[in-house]
Amino acid sequence: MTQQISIRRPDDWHLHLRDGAMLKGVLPETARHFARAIIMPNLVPPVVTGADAVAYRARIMAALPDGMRFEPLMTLYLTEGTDPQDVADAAASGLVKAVKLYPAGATTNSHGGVRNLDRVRPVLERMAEIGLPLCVHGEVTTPEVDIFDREAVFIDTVLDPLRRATPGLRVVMEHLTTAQGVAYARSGGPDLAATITTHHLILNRNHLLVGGIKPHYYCLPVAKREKHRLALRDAATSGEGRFFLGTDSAPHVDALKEHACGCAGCFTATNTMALLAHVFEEEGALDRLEAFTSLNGPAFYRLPPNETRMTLRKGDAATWPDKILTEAGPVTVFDPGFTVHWHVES
Ligand SMILES: NC(=O)N[C@@H](CC(=O)O)C(=O)O
Ligand SMILES: [Zn+2]
Ligand SMILES: [Zn+2]
Repeated sequence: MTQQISIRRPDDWHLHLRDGAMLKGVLPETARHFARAIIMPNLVPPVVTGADAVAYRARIMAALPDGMRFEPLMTLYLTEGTDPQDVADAAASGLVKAVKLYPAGATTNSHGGVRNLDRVRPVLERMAEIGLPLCVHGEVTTPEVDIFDREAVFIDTVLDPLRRATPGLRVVMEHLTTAQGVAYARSGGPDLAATITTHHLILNRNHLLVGGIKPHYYCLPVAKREKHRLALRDAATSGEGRFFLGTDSAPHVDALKEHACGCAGCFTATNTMALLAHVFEEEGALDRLEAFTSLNGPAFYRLPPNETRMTLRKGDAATWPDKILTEAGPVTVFDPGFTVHWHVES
């Protein structure tokens, strides 16, 4: 029996494209399937000002192969020196769609992030006024807090107080990894949403650690217990508008993943849509895939959904390259560890 579904073309609401040779190598992997993506600003140096975002957007468009269409939705990296007026101007021009909060030291290239939230209060208040979303990497960095508890502790000690102190601030909890994150997202009103990655619907911490450490499954926030993976599956396939896809596809060259101190990030741009069709079919929720990948995100970001469509077809075992060979070096494509039968029709 052939099975196929047609959905509006998807968007990726959390994506790392990097810069230079890496950007050139990975951009087609996203642009092949996704119409738009929220582009994370954690470059070295980070994308902090509106002018930085203008220049980065131009580099992305210059790296796009002829004949491919893709719209980068730019973000600014929040620092304790961010100027509220610069943020407001960048949003008013239509260029910038969100500001990203990295607690200092929480993840890749976050050392320039925020240490003291009081220092960014004027920016957050301005964002609440103009309705510009704050995308949050939700982990505390306190050394005493166990890495598997960092998201849950962040919600209680940072995110909830922050939201109470800034009424009207629109927040996206990025890359949820816990049942506590799912519950907190559900407790909010229309100003609270959350992205969920493809890999966190597939991995628990056993996949990362049992039978030998799997560096290509190491990402932040780190994969949690099975019960959390199941809570994420329930949320993603629920159809609830507050949950949408942010792949957090985060390329690092193999030499830095397969390393004594390996970088965090899973590269899923290439096969995300096939993997999601597999996951949603397993959950009996293929009819809700479109909400997760193509409808809920634009609704939260107050953008129209895409008019063009994508067909996914079930057939022979799907294949994809093991690695994307960029001029910066090879990048391993996420291997789910099971056979997938879904294909994106070209
Ligand atoms: N998710 C990751 O493991 N890594 C991301 C950063 C991030 O999204 O936290 C990266 O930029 O490499
Ligand atoms: Zn993050
Ligand atoms: Zn990310």
